[in-house]
Amino acid sequence: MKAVVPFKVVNAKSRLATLLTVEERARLARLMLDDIIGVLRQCGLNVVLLATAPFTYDAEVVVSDKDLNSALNELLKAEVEPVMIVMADVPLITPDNVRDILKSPSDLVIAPGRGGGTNIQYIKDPQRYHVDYYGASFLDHLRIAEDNGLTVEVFDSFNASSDIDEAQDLVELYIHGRGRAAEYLRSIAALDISKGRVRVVKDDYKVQEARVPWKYAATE
Ligand SMILES: Nc1nc2c(ncn2[C@@H]2O[C@H](COP(=O)(O)OP(=O)(O)OP(=O)(O)O)[C@@H](O)[C@H]2O)c(=O)[nH]1
Ligand SMILES: C[C@H](OP(=O)(O)O)C(=O)O
Repeated sequence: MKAVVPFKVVNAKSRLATLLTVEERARLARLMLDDIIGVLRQCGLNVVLLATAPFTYDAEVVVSDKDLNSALNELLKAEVEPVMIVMADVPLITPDNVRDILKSPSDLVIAPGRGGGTNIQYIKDPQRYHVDYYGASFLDHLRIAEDNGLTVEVFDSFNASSDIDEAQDLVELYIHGRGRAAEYLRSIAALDISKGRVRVVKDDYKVQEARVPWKYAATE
């Protein structure tokens, strides 16, 4: 079965520019992609990378300069088998999460992202569905499923809901990440617990630092 992973090749994760340089963002985006693809492959899925520009990667790469929704819907139109769409910024997902999603009897499984977004969709019949990302896409996807008479399971998971859009989201990756993206983040940034909400900061800050116990952070 196919797992489609959309990936913005140039200027990925631009909202992280409040904390990370363009090189750091590119590296983090690439490592999150690697971690996610590794998980999908462990579950036996055939990964298709839907890239915005030519990109060399050890997977099937489809390049489309169309916007995210048009590119994905064009791809879905050509599919008759079930498809999973996984965003490239959900680095905490585990093989167990993916296997649980695959077990669902529903026509559509949606893993919401925080703030109204959609992180993962498992679409049993792509001919009866289309995607509409951006804005409160979770609600839009529920509506599209309802309009098409599809049964829906909302996948309730901390890992699957933790997408990395803004600097504050990096806290989850820093604390809970087990893959290479988390390892990289912990090598370039620190966890500041000095006041209020825990934050990920770069080392030029004066911080009261918290460390992740090595056993919890161990990469798989
Ligand atoms: N194929 C394709 N993928 C996209 C496009 N825009 C974003 N993506 C990917 O879709 C997923 C969700 O997008 P965002 O969370 O907005 O990620 P982003 O565009 O890298 O982040 P920002 O620049 O901060 O908006 C990520 O996996 C992106 O790499 C697009 O126009 N085409
Ligand atoms: C693509 C978009 O991602 P976000 O920027 O909300 O994580 C969405 O989930 O609709």
